[in-house]
Amino acid sequence: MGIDDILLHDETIFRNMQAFDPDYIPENFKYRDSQMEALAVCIRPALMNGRPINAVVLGACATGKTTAIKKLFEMVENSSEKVICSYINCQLHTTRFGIFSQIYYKIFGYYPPETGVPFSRIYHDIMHKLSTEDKALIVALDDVNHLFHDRKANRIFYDILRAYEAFDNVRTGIFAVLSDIEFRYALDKNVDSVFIPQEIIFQPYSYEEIYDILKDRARIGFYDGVISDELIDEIAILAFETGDLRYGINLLRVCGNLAEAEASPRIKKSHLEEAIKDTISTSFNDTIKNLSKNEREFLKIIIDAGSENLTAGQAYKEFKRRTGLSYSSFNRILEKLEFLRLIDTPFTGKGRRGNARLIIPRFKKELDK
Ligand SMILES: Nc1ncnc2c1ncn2[C@@H]1O[C@H](COP(=O)(O)OP(=O)(O)OP(=O)(O)O)[C@@H](O)[C@H]1O
Repeated sequence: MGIDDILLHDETIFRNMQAFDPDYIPENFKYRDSQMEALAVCIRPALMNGRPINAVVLGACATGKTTAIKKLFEMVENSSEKVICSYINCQLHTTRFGIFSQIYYKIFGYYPPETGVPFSRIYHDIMHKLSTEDKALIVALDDVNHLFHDRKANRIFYDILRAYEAFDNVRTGIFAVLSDIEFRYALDKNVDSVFIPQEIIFQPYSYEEIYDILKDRARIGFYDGVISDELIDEIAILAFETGDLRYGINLLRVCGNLAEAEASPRIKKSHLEEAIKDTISTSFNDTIKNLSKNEREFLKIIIDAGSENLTAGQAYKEFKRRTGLSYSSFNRILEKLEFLRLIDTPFTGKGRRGNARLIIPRFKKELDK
């Protein structure tokens, strides 16, 4: 089959390609009723002229936290004008200005100018509007751990939650979303008593739940008969073993693309085998290939540590010995590798000021030997 055929072949096995997109919101959202109810309980007072209840939303990656919040926010906004719900991804918006710009956009429908207007003006406009129109504000800060550097989180939490001191009747709340239990302790250290939250836990899905969710997604995304239950079962096992439902959804999409590129009306076992190779290794290898010499040296230090997990302090000592570089270079690399999801750096709660961090690889150490 030539390239023309691949590009122009107009038969498709996808009923709805978007069903596999990362931001797709499934209509059928099962197994999260109790968490949705707990979130609704937190929002309820705001609908009745009270203050919303603050919450920490805690659960591993791909356990449905973002989806639950987005669905609930949509329901609230469809049923009441009294509450403004602002969802913010703190991996993308990491500054005080960036976060309040998002809130501003939600309230006014356009962004504040990026220069020439002081932060206090933007803040005032937001709170003044809420106060005069008697609307409550709930801000969901997803992946809030990205605000933990320089005590930024405390400042932002304070700005949002203490607004009522300067503006009459302003009623505000925060849903802080975290995907790692380690960050739960870090949150307390980073945000003082201004934030006393309810905890809402999203437990990992069982194998059966993952299978059911993937089967449902395949039904929406593919035409009938394109993928067999046996293949969905294999994908569900892989997703369950890695603890990552998102990996399972990705595999469905990649398998579909491979089958389609071959003009095969069905997904075969060979497509899944190829998809598994592609989905893990190409992304990993590409990332590694693009790292600088010093960034690779950093990863080698982690690999050389064998089964022991390093603290950031130990890693820095070794990094300095090998490269002669400063702590700030070390720290920049650490942040970059974390951003690329090659490492996790949970706080241990130990060390001076309780902010010692561990460096935990997210890749298998043998992989790179
Ligand atoms: N109960 C469910 N039913 C259907 N799809 C689900 C369910 N839970 C999660 N998903 C799907 O899994 C993917 C990840 O979900 P989501 O982004 O809500 O998880 P998360 O907990 O916010 O993850 P992260 O912490 O990595 O941001 C999405 O594609 C979502 O549609």
